[in-house]
Amino acid sequence: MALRAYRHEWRLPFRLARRQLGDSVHGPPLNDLAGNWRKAKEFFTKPALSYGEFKQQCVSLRLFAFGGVCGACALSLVIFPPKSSYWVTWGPSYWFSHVQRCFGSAPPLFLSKKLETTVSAPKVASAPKVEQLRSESSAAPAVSPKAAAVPAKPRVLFVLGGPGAGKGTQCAKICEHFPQWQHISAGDCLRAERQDPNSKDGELINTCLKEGKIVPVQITVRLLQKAMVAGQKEGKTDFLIDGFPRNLDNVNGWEEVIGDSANVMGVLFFEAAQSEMEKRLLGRSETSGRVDDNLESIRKRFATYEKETRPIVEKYRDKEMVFSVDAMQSIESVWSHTLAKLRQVESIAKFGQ
Ligand SMILES: Nc1ncnc2c1ncn2[C@@H]1O[C@H](COP(=O)(O)OP(=O)(O)OP(=O)(O)O)[C@@H](O)[C@H]1O
Ligand SMILES: Nc1ccn([C@H]2C[C@H](O)[C@@H](COP(=O)(O)O)O2)c(=O)n1
Repeated sequence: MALRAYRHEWRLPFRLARRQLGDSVHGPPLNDLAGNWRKAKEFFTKPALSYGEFKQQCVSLRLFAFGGVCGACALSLVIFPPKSSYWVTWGPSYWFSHVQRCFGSAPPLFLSKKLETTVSAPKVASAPKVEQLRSESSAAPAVSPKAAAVPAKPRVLFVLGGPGAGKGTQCAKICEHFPQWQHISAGDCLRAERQDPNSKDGELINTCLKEGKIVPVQITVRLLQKAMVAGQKEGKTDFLIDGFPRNLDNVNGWEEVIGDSANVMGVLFFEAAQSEMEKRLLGRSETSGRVDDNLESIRKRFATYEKETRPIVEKYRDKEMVFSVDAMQSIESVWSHTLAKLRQVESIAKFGQ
């Protein structure tokens, strides 16, 4: 007896739902879709003769209206996915690759062996601004048929964060693991240029470095352009532009000189507390030989960073282009966060921003 009562317990929700219709209504139960569909159609085709009948038509119609609205919302999320990086990482299209990864059969997100000559010279040359990029180089690389499959535009990820946040350290790890990436540090380019006795900009760069000030973009962007061209000749397709853009002048200079000839995928942003960054830089000063790794210059660099660079990060954040990494942890832990963010960048690039 008790068992029989228990067996019927699952019907309780349906009984409760039906009670709301009032005892006078004897329509199809909620799980009778065909019956409800008939009643829902009657809403449009048959005038109700009683309040009870009208209520039943509404209830049946509501069932399909609810299903339709939910289905349309789900479909629109698939057809027009939100651009948010959270959606890309946690949305249903990513569930499949999560599961695939568990079985080790997912295709690698990044290339795992060294690229051969992969620059598509004809495509690169056809874009006017890339022509500018190429004009910096003397000899064009030989083009193999395979090269035609590679996207013409170099992909760029700006890398920002306070002085000593660990940008260079993590960029080096990315390049170590993924051979299509090249690390180009704006600061390194400027330091190398300063050493060149033939450079007319050496003195100006030197003063800016010591004072923690930002060098005029005309100088910096030319050096970045030159480094990218050299990287392309070696088959690099993806560039980590470290320490750039540092201010509005940098942003505008990039737009003018590089503009559409490169695909900027976002900003990889390393976040750390000033006290930690100061400690790291003072540690680095023992071996780096950098003129700006001393307490006075470090503090000036922090001030410049807060005043000029942070607002730039916020600008990119407003455009949902910032991939933040908590840089306060150990190098290895920061690396695992960096990898996760790179995957997001890659997914967003794949599904189109
Ligand atoms: N997560 C970390 N934990 C502890 N030390 C770190 C970490 N990451 C980097 N470092 C050390 O901190 C110092 C600064 O790192 P790095 O040169 O990568 O910083 P950066 O952001 O590129 O600095 P800058 O902007 O001045 O070029 C280095 O000595 C590096 O070994
Ligand atoms: N876009 C840039 C990048 C760097 N500099 C100058 C000023 C910085 O203090 C210095 C060192 O840079 P880091 O190696 O710490 O990234 O280089 C600049 O003027 N403009």
